[in-house]
Amino acid sequence: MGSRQLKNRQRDPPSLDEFQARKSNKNKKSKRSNKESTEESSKHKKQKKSSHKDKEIEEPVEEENLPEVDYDKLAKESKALFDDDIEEDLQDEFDLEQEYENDEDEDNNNQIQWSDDEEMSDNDIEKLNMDNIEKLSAKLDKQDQEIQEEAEMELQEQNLQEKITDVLLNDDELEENEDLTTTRTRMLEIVKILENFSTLADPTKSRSQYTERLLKDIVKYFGYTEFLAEKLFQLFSPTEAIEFFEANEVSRPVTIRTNTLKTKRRDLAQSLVNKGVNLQPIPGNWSKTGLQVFESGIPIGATPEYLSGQYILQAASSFLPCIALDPQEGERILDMASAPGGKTTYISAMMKNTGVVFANDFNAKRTKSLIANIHRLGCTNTIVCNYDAREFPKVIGGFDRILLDAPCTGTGVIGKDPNVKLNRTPKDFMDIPHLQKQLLLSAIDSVDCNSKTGGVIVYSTCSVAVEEDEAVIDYALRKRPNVKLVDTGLAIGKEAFTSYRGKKFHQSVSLARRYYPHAYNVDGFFVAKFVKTGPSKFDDNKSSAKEKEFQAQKELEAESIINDDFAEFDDEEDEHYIKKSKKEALKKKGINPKSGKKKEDK
Ligand SMILES: C[S@@+](CC[C@H](N)C(=O)[O-])C[C@H]1O[C@@H](n2cnc3c(N)ncnc32)[C@H](O)[C@@H]1O
Repeated sequence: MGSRQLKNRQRDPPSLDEFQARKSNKNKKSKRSNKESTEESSKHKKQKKSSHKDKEIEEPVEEENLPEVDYDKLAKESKALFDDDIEEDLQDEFDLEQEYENDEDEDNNNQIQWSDDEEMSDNDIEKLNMDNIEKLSAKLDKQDQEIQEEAEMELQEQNLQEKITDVLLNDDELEENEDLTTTRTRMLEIVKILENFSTLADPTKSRSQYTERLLKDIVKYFGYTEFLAEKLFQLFSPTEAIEFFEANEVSRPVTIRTNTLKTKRRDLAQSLVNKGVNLQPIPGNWSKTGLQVFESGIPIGATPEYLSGQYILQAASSFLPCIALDPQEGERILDMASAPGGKTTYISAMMKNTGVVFANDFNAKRTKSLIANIHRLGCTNTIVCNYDAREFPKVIGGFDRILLDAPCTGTGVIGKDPNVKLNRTPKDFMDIPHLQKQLLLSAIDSVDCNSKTGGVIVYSTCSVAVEEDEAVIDYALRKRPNVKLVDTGLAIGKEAFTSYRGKKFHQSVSLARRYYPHAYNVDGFFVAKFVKTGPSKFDDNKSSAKEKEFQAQKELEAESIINDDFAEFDDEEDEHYIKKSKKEALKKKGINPKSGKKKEDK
């Protein structure tokens, strides 16, 4: 209860009584009965005035020596003391006094309502003087505020509870054409709940119910297929997943790589700055050649420096596999899937145009831009070839180092190519890893394990899907025990997964590195580095790409897609599936799983 109510309760302050008593005496003394009505009117007005106004009139008057009073004049003067507003205020106050008179009993009964900790009788109230009114008023205001705050908190809790149940609306319960802000608010609300499930979740709802609603909202808000939204969501905590999806809505910064075959980074930066380009070294100090461009008044792909090959437009993430490959001068290197040549030209520059780089790509059209870049950047140690890379090592083997920057689904570069959100199908995530595995085995088989300087294979993708990353390198470790994973030597990056959704990978898979747009402001990327420790019978593999594909299909049938494609299953439940799929594979081949013999043998 506020001070306004308290003032209303304060009836007949002593000063007013006194004033009225004096005024009444004066009336008798004045014998001016014809002025009675004016007197009454004046009295009425004075009564309406608040106590401090009463005092104003009253103070100079000494009862003993009261002068004759002209009540008409007094009435006029006292009226003049109050402007219209004050009159109105007084009227309000008067009305409230009336209200108070009427409510007196009720209010007395309800006293406890406005003073919880301290009951106050009417007498107590009467004793209140002008000084303690303020104090009490402040105290009551404070209580009032506390009550309001409490009520507000209750309301908030209630709202939160409502929100918590609200967030689990079914599609048909959602408002038609719900705006994206509402969807986003709900997404963030669910993320909060999922991150703090035991305290925030509706106890009658399961985690999967919340996740299901969140995924539907992600699909709607960010525009992914349900399939891809779920696949990407599973990689992260709910909070990080939203950060990842958000980061994919934004382009990565424009970056260029200095071609050290032609210039130095500092010189290039100076000449571009002179042309009005705003730039700085790529943040993080992990690249000695990269520059990040903030703004440019000129087209950055058409400057004299660009045309003369002093730099190439290249995503920062694309530097990483070359740094991990660490090519040495004089080596023989294969870039298995190289078009349009961003990495080939970097490798060439790192080798200072010595040795030889075989720049291969299966797509003949793409080799045109590869050749153009090689020419523009002045790479003279490069040979372009156009094979299905699975043809290696039949075509040529014994390389010191091989880079396999594999064809992939592109889930790391959605910021650049939003089509990925809708175009990628579950089949892509089976077919592409299948190709990646074969390419990686070919790369391993084409490296010279006795290379004095190398014996290195770097595998990279611009995808964050585990099927294309950890599952592929784990497969290679199982198929080629003559390689091992080593540290990439990269200053940034997150450890790759050693287990994922119940599947276990080799412990050394953790040496590979993952990159995310939300974590490093670079494209989503994956880099793994192998060293070949010994020869294998496959090094002399003279099989063509087709023969290898045929062989791979046969192996898939025999081992079953599940077991072979996605790491090893290692618990009892999985064992059951392994046995079952092996039996099916044997049956397909006409072998009785129980006898281990072919049917026609019987
Ligand atoms: C990720 S891109 C390579 C980008 C390149 N490394 C660069 O930095 O500019 C993958 C390349 O693999 C090529 N490719 C796809 N299948 C291939 C195969 N079987 N053998 C060789 N190259 C293949 C594609 O044509 C594509 O140019």
